[in-house]
Amino acid sequence: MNLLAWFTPKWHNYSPLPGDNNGKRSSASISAWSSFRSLLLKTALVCLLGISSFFAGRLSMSAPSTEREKAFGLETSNHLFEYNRTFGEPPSNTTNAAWESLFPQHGGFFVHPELAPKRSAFSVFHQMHCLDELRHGFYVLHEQVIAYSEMIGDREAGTRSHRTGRALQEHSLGHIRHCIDLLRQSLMCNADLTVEVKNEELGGVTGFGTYGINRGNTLRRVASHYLPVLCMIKMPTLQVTDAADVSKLEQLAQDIASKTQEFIAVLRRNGYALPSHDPDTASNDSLPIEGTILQRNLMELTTELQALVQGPRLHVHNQVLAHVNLVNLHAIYSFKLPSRVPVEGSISYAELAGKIQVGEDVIRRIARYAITKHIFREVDGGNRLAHSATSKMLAESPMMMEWIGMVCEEMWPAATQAVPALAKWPRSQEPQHSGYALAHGLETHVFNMLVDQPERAARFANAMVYFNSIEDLASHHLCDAYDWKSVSQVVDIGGSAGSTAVALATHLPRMSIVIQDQAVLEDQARQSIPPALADRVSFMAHDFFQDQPVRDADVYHFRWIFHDWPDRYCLKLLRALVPALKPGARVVVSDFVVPESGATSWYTEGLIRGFDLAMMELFNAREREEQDWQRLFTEADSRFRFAGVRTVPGADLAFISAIWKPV
Ligand SMILES: C[S@@+](CC[C@H](N)C(=O)[O-])C[C@H]1O[C@@H](n2cnc3c(N)ncnc32)[C@H](O)[C@@H]1O
Repeated sequence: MNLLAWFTPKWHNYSPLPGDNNGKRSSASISAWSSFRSLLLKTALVCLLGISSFFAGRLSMSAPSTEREKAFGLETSNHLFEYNRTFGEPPSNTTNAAWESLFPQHGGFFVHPELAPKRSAFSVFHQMHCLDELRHGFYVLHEQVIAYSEMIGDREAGTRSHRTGRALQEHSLGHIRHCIDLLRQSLMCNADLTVEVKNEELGGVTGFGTYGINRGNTLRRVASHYLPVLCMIKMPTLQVTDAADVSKLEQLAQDIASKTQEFIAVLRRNGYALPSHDPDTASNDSLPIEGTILQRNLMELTTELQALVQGPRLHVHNQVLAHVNLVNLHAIYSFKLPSRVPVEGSISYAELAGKIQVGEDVIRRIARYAITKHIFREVDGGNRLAHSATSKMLAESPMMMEWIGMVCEEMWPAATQAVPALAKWPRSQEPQHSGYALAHGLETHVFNMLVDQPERAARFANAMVYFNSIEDLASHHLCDAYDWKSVSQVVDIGGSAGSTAVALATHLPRMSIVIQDQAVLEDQARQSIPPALADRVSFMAHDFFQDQPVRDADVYHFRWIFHDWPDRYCLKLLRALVPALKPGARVVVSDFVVPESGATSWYTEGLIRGFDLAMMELFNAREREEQDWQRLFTEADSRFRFAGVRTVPGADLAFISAIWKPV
C-alpha cells in the first residue's frame, strides 16, 4: 500500500486552483480565486520577507556527515545547508526534484511505521511542503508581484527616492530566491516534529489543528536532527535507535490524544457527562461497550506512559509507596468519612473530629492525603471538608464501602503473610495453608470460618454484591453466553446472596433457579430475591462438597467458586455433581481464564493475574488457563465432555462448560 498517498492531505482537493472544473469557472469562483490570489500574494510576501529575517539569526550549519548519512547517500548534507539557488528557482523538473529529495512525494506528508504508526505525519515535512507551495504560488503570481512592487515604489516616491519608479529590491527575483532558500534551511535546522493526527474520516491528515504534543527533551533531540528523519525516508527499514526510543513515547502520547477524543465523542454521543471531580457531575458507571473499551485503552496507555516517563526506579518506588493508599482508605472506611460529610455543603474538621473521637490534626492529615487522590476537597480556606465526585460516590455506595472494609481488614493482613505462607507450606494443596490463614490464625478455609461469624459473612457477601454491580463483571453476561431457550432449571451453586439467579430469572422468564450456599447466607439471599421472582428463585442451604441434592437440572452453574479452591477441592466439587446429572446436563463455570503471557492487553492480563495472586493469598488457590479447565473436567470424570470457553463482549469473566455424556 502506498502510505504516502494515504496521507496526502485531503484539503488539496478543495484548493480553488485556476483551471479546475475543466476550465469552466463561475463568476463567483473567479472572484473567489482573485481574492484568494491576492491573499496568497500578500501571505507569500509577508511570510517570505518577514519570517526570513526572524529565522536569519537562528540559521546554523549542519554537523559533518555521519557514517550513517554517508551510508544512505546523504553525505552531501553540508550541501543542503549552503545557499542553493535551485530551491528558490521557478518550478521546473529540476527544482521540483530538488524539493522532493527533502520530503516524500504527494505533498510532504510523511508516515513512517517506526516513528508514527499509521496515524500521523510530521509537521517538519508539512512545513517544507508549505514553503514549496508558496514557491509555486509565488512564481505563478510573480508578474503581479512586480506590478505591486512598482505601484508601491511609485506611491513611496516622495519618501523613499531610491526606489522610485522601479521594483522594490526586496521583491526582486534574486532576493525571493534567497528568501526561499534561507527559510528552507531555517526550517531544516529548526525542524518542528509535532505530530499531525490522521483524520480517520478523510483518511489522511488535514494540515489543520496540529497537535502541540511531544515537545519533551527526548523529541527535541530528534527535532534538531533533520537528517536522521530523512534517512528513514530513504531507507524505511532502517532502525534508528534514538528515533525508536522517542517513537514509543511519541506514539503513546499521540494514541492517548486521539483515544481521548474518541472517548469524549462516545460520551457525548450517548448523553454522558464529561468526567470531572465536581461532585455534581453525573457518574459514568455503566458506559456503553465502545466506551468501556476506550476507557481500558486509555488506562493502559496512560499507565505505560507513566512508567516510561517515571523511569524504572521511580516507577517501582511509587508502587511501593502506594501501600499508604490502603491506610488512607481504611481510615475513610473505618471512620465512615464519606457519610459524615454532608452531600451539599461541608463540615469543619473540628466537628468531624468530635464525631469520630480522633484528634482534629489526625483527621485533617487523613483527609488531606485523600484529597491528593481526588477524594474530598477542602473549602473555606482549608478549614472545612466537602465532597468531590469520588467521595460523593463513596457516600452513595455502601456496598463498595463494604468491599473496601473487606479488603482492608480481611485481605490486607493476608497479603502481608502470603509469602511467609508459601515458605511455610511449599506446594501445599490445602486452602488453610494461605496468607489469610496465617494472618487470621485460621485452621480452616475462610468460608468455613465465616459460618460462625455472620457479620463477617455478610460483609463478604456484600463485597460480592458490589463486584457483581460492576458492568464488566456483572452476572447478566451469562445470559448472552448460551442459548437458554431449552433450559428450564438451573442450580446456582455457591450463589451467595443471589445476584446471578436474579439476573438469569429476570432475563429468562420461564427459568426456575435454585441458589445453593451456606445456611448463614439464607436470610440475606431471601431478602435479595424480588417478590416478582419469588415463585421461580429459591434458596437451599447446601454444602457443595456433598452430593448434589437437586437432580436432573439442565444446568449446574458455579460462579467464582473454583478460583477459591486448590485443584484437589475442585475435583471434589465436580464429582459431587455426578449422582445428580442427567445425560446432556451442562456444567457451566463463570470464572477468569488466564490468557497466555502477552496474548492480551497488559491491563486485562494484569487484572486477571492480580486476581490470581489474590486467590493465592486468600485460599492458596488460583485462576486457571484454558487447558487447566479442560484437565480438571477430564480428571474429575471422563464422562464430562469439555465444551470449551465462551466469551461475551464486555464481560471480564469467561464461560467454561462441559456436557455430561455417560455413554
Ligand atoms: C467468591 S463467592 C462467589 C459468590 C457468587 N457465586 C458470586 O459470584 O457472587 C464464594 C461463595 O461460595 C460459598 N461457599 C463457600 N464454601 C461453600 C460450601 N462448602 N458450600 C456452599 N457454598 C460455599 C460462599 O459462601 C460464597 O458465597
